[in-house]
Amino acid sequence: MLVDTDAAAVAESAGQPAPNSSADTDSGVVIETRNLSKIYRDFWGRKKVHALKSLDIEVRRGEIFGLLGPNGSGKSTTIKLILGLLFPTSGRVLVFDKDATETSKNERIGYLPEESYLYKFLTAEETLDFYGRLFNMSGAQRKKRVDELIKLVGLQGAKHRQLREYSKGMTRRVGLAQALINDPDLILLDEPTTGLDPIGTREMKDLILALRDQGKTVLLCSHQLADVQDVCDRVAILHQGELKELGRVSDLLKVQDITEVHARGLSEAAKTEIADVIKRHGGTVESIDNPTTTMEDLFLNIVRESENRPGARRVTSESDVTEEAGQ
Ligand SMILES: Nc1ncnc2c1ncn2[C@@H]1O[C@H](COP(=O)(O)OP(=O)(O)OP(=O)(O)O)[C@@H](O)[C@H]1O
Repeated sequence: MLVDTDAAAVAESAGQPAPNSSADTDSGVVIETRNLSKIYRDFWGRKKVHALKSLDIEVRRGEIFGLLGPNGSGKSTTIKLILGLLFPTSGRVLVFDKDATETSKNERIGYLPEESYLYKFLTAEETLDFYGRLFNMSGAQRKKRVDELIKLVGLQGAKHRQLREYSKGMTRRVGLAQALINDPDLILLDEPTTGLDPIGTREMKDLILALRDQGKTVLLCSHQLADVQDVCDRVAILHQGELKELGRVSDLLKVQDITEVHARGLSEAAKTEIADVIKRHGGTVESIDNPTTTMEDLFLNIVRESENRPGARRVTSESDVTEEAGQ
């Protein structure tokens, strides 16, 4: 998958004006919910579910914002309110300083829903061409944009196959390409990494980060907390329709009373000395150990290595690790 960082060129081919920060709100706030509540009612108008309760959040231009919460906590309801697909019971949603119910603002929004609504009998190329038509793009603009997006999501080899033959991961990629067809300033992604293998997940995350580098604003919902931690600048955590936490990921995850020091090339004697210094200053040594990598990095390194050097790979046995640790 290639990540295209030339936002102006992409915008031009999408038939949109090049991204221009001055076109956004002066405050830099792209989405604002004010005291937002949603009550679903049944056919008789009786109150059924209080899905969202007085939600106040701001999503700022150029950030990746994560909306988290267990099933039924109100994430999809929030996205639908942002898109203007639902009306609030009380409170407001402003998007680009306009009321979310003003549908004209949706021209600047790309949306990847949790479930794919793509036509199974169209190819990837035909699908993207179809969505380009909905945005009134000319034939030449559509051709250029479709080629770019297919390359961007890494589907060049499968662009002539019908979507019914696609794997879950490939369908997710077409979904993302479709969400980007109009070169949107704001991208809403509902479970973007669902169904993707670790390589596809890494590529999706790199793509989301590249969108931010282009100055786009991304709001994503996900239950994949490791992915959220990797890409999001700020998160809001909902529970039963209420905002329970809001802040920068780096701040929220910081463990305040533990000090971390990373050093390379220390001898055993030096480590003992450091432990002594910590004790002398009244601290407690929790651990002096080698840091671990992530399962994602381990997996990706092994797959890349085996792509570069096909054939049998010597498996690191548990006894090797024990030996190295001197046990
Ligand atoms: N159309 C509807 N009519 C009635 N209740 C609804 C409707 N849509 C959602 N709800 C209820 O509103 C609450 C919030 O649902 P919502 O889909 O926003 O949650 P979510 O956080 O997106 O969940 P998930 O993680 O499962 O996608 C749930 O209790 C759900 O049952």
